[in-house]
Amino acid sequence: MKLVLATSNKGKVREIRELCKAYEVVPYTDLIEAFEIVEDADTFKDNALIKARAVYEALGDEDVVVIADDSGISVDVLGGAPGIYSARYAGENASDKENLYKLIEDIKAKGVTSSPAHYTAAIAIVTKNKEKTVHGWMYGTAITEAIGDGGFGYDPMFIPEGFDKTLGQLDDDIKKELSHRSKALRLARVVLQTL
Ligand SMILES: O=c1[nH]c(=O)c2ncn([C@@H]3O[C@H](COP(=O)(O)OP(=O)(O)OP(=O)(O)O)[C@@H](O)[C@H]3O)c2[nH]1
Ligand SMILES: [Mg+2]
Repeated sequence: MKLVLATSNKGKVREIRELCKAYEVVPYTDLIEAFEIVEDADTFKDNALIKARAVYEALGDEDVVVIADDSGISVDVLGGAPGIYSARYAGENASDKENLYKLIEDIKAKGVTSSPAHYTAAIAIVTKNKEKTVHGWMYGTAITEAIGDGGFGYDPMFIPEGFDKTLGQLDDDIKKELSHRSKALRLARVVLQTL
């Protein structure tokens, strides 16, 4: 089965391909031109549905299976920010690096050098007659330093529970095993088997 990914984030495409090896995983931008999707819902779940539905409609092929991922990091000392705003924390077209350094500065401004934090991933699956969503979470600590260059986004400042290194330093296989995205995709694979 072919899965079309409703994302323009290369880090997500890489990880989802690794985690769904039984499927042919194709970013929608390989099939049609990229277009802007306004993610204006107030939950990860609803934003994932917005992206998956938009790409399903745009493809115009009723037999296609579309998957979208909406995800982000929530930091306790910041009251759960940036959460659903993680991609645009430092501004509308901010880079991963700009978002990362803003988060570090905002945690420092609270007078601490670390805080409990977690990642959330919502995955939406949209087909001709079904819409399903699943979630996954990864808990750990956000620190006020960026260490390592593995993963993407905020990974260099996130230490998963049970480890003493950031996701930027740890082997890709560790993130593959315990990430929010891998947990959500494990459930998504169960849903895919029922299609
Ligand atoms: O270090 C990270 N490791 C992760 O595993 C991870 N998962 C999500 N994020 C961050 O959360 C936002 C997602 O926003 P998002 O879901 O809107 O995606 P996006 O806008 O990048 O692409 P798209 O899928 O919407 O096209 C982005 O800032 C990501 O950097 C992560 N950061
Ligand atoms: Mg986005």
